[in-house]
Amino acid sequence: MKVTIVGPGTVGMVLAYTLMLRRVAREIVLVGRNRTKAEGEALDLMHAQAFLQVPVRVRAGEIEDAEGSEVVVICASVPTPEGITDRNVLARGNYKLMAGLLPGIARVAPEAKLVMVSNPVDALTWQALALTGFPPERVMGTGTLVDSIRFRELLSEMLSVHPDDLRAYILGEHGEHQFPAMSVAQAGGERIDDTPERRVLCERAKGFGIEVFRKKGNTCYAIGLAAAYVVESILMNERRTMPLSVRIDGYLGVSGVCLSVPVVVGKNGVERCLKPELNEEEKNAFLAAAEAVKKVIGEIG
Ligand SMILES: NC(=O)c1ccc[n+]([C@@H]2O[C@H](COP(=O)([O-])OP(=O)(O)OC[C@H]3O[C@@H](n4cnc5c(N)ncnc54)[C@H](O)[C@@H]3O)[C@@H](O)[C@H]2O)c1
Repeated sequence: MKVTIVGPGTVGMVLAYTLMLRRVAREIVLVGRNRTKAEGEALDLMHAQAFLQVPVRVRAGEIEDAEGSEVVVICASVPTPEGITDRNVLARGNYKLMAGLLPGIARVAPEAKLVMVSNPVDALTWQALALTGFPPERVMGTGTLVDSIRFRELLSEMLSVHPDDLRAYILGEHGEHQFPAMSVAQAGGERIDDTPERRVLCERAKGFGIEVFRKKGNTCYAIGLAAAYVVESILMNERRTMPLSVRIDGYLGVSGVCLSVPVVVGKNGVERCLKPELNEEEKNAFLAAAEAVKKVIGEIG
């Protein structure tokens, strides 16, 4: 099972390390802009092999070395400006980057599942569909998975229930236009009511990405594990349900954009898009997210 990580920066390397420790991939290729640094990262991980029960081959490579990958994860990015408050400032630079990378990946790994992490992830996932020509089930962005995990972590403390047992999704845009689908949130079959206190948690969860970035200069652990969770569900055909950014084809009347909805992830990529019955307020929030992401797509495309 081969995975290529394009952009072995902070997020890409947490992902590589996680895949290695979780014995998910047998081969990991790191494709970076700086070949020497990618070689250093690969060597460092190879030196840890004696501690693993199942060795993993890690090496640096070029786009051509993505050949035969079951999954390609895109973490490459232009540098994030200090004091960033809006991920969309990366849109133009990262679109240019993707236009240089993705057609080559599609050529050498035409059967791969593509997982987009780079921001703004919804607009770039949409562009990735066009740049690769891959079918929509093989192109997905991590979207609001990380926001949902952050929300569940806060909710878990409030409800004293393990976060993995909370069926609570943040949907829409990975950014300002995300919203909690509280009308369908539940734990153990019991509804999690929408209360002002829980709304405060949603707002905190929404701001966490920027807050962590402001405090330490990057975010890497939660998103690295989130990306590994997606890759693992594909490689192991786990068919886990998670909110990911995918092409929306008519859900709530929306098309022509990628946004996060709950999807089932397995060996073919997105096996199924689920269609939760949202209330009016949530529907409107989804429509607003669609408009916001379409605007970004229009500006860069
Ligand atoms: N979707 C999410 O939830 C989420 C969360 C955190 C970060 N991100 C995004 O992930 C991206 C990476 O974040 P990071 O903190 O790892 O940044 P980083 O700057 O540490 O890493 C980016 C890497 O991309 C590499 N790169 C640049 N051009 C390249 C090219 N042409 N080919 C190959 N590699 C290239 C850089 O050399 C660098 O190693 C950013 O866009 C960030 O905003 C997304």
